[in-house]
Amino acid sequence: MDNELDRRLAPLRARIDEIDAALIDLLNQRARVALEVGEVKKHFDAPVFRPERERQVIERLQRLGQGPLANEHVEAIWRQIMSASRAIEAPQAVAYLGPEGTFSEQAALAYFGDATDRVAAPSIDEVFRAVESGAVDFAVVPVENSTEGVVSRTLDLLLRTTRPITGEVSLPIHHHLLCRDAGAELASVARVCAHPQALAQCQHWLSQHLPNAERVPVSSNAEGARRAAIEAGTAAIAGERALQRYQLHAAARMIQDDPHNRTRFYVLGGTPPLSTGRDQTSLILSVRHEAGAVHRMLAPLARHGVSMNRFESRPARSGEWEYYFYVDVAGHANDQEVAAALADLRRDVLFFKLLGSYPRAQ
Ligand SMILES: O=C(O)C(=O)C[C@]1(C(=O)O)C=C[C@@H](O)C=C1
Repeated sequence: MDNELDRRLAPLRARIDEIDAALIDLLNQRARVALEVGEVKKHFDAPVFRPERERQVIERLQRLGQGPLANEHVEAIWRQIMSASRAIEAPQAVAYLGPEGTFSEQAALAYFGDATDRVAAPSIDEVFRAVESGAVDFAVVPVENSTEGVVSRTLDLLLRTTRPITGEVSLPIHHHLLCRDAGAELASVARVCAHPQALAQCQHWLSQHLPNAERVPVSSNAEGARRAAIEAGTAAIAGERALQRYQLHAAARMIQDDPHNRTRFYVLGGTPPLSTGRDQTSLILSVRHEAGAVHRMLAPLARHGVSMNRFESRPARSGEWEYYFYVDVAGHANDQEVAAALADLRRDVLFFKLLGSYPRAQ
């Protein structure tokens, strides 16, 4: 049987080897061009990372592709290829909310690929500080989860940051129940360690399948995974990245109550990207606390036909009932109608901050 299998596989593998040889040659040709691009950019002091160009490259290839590679695989492959190009042009670093194995790290990987240095920071404040101080080139911060709502610390820090939002990542959040031993029975799980948000996102599953296990909130899912790796009877709730990092085994997969659970992240730092035709612009606004003010605040958007993708309010903490409004609109600040709407908005509101325009997450 094995001989027959080998006999059938051998010629197919020979073809794959041949194609790989051609690919490595082409990839190195591409990398040599990236080196030249790097030289030109250095001469003009131009940014290495150009997300709008990367979007163009990926979308063109998705149009050219005839399958069976799915669009998301084309994207993942070229994300890595261009990540390597960037590393060849000039090494870059990105800070994320650590420790290693968090969904923030997964988001940083998805956006920048493997070849960007990743720096784990202990808190969202430290992630912002790292990019503000220039210790890293970029930061990835969580903004909102489809089940749990906004990450208020991120919203508060966006108010003060001097760095632009230059990108967005929307990551499906798939939680697994992770244990130290392969084939562990659910009955052997005495406690489940995870970040309170992950415990909340899996509460129905836990009640159904582990009604007697203690639920232990910890500082991050990765911390839960670290404990599960060394403690008998302890399981963690975490994602694929933590599973790999802590060499755990999934006793159950996809245990989040909402199968469509996603978290959105912003990428901060770098140079504001140019318009791609599928962009989003993020703003913070504030108006006088009086009847009809919010309605009037948004009128310029309607007047110029700009649609709103998101609207969030946060207390201004001034002691009075004043609010900051976090607004995402469709389009780039340089697009004609958005530019006109922003000019009107800026004139009418008490406070206006343009956080950035960037390609929308796929
Ligand atoms: O076109 C550029 O500006 C490049 O640097 C090349 C390249 C690529 O590999 O295609 C690499 C990095 C940029 O973010 C965009 C594209």
